[in-house]
Amino acid sequence: TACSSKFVLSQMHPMWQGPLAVPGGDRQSPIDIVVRKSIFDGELKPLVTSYDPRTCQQIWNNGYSFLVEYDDTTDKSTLKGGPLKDKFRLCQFHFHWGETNAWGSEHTVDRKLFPAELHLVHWNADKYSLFEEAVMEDNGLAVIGVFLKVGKRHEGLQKLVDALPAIRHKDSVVEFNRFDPACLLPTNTDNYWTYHGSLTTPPLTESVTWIIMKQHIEVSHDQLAVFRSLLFTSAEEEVQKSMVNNFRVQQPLRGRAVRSSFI
Ligand SMILES: NS(=O)(=O)c1c(F)c(F)c(-n2cc(CC3CCCCC3)nn2)c(F)c1F
Ligand SMILES: [Zn+2]
Repeated sequence: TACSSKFVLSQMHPMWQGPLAVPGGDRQSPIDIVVRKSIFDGELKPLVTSYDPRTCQQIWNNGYSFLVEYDDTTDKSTLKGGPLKDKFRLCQFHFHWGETNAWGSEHTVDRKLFPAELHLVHWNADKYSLFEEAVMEDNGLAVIGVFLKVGKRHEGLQKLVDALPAIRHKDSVVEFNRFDPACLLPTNTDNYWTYHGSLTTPPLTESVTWIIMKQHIEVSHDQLAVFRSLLFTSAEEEVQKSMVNNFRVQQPLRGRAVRSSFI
């Protein structure tokens, strides 16, 4: 056909008002990880994270999720190793969750749904000079995904939970410092799956090396309930909509390989 890149009508979650047709579209996220089809790759190294809590700047409600943003103008908070060849800088982390504990994660493992999923977003500082630039490039981003399960209270998460009432509405921001995102990683970060995909929110660009942790973390029912007290809507809007089910529908694998760092 005349057009140079395939366009595919990706079935969008009603809330993502982003572009319906995504250029290319053969490496979209999220996906279901079929464990028995994942391929062990002995070349995959352990992840090396080095986060400086002092680079934590603010927490804000962007109308899709709440983002904890880090100062990414230096190499103070970085990710390397794993499947990555370059050094990536942490720019933000955020979560996706459901209206009940029965669902909420974006990725699934053999179709198993988790109540929520944490994403730590990093960009390739060896190749690009800004996050906004890296978002558009095929090896621009690396996102660590961690599944959340309901169980015992997560002490490290509580500081974050306590800040949420101050950012109930869309576009609200509060200063937030000295938060170490390493406390949200599972004890074992050597076991993960990795595949090439996309952002799961607009602009949905196919620039992400996904690193999905096999081991989940536990948070309490009450901590997760506070996530659901956030709103999609800004203070001015008449009808307030609670921020729940902020996950994208799963996308076709299109022949991609999912590699595992463990047998
Ligand atoms: N679920 S995900 O795939 O881990 C995920 C991500 F990887 C992201 F990068 C973002 N993201 C979106 C913007 C706006 C930028 C505004 C300027 C242009 C680029 C996007 N900032 N960070 C995001 F919101 C998200 F949910
Ligand atoms: Zn996300």
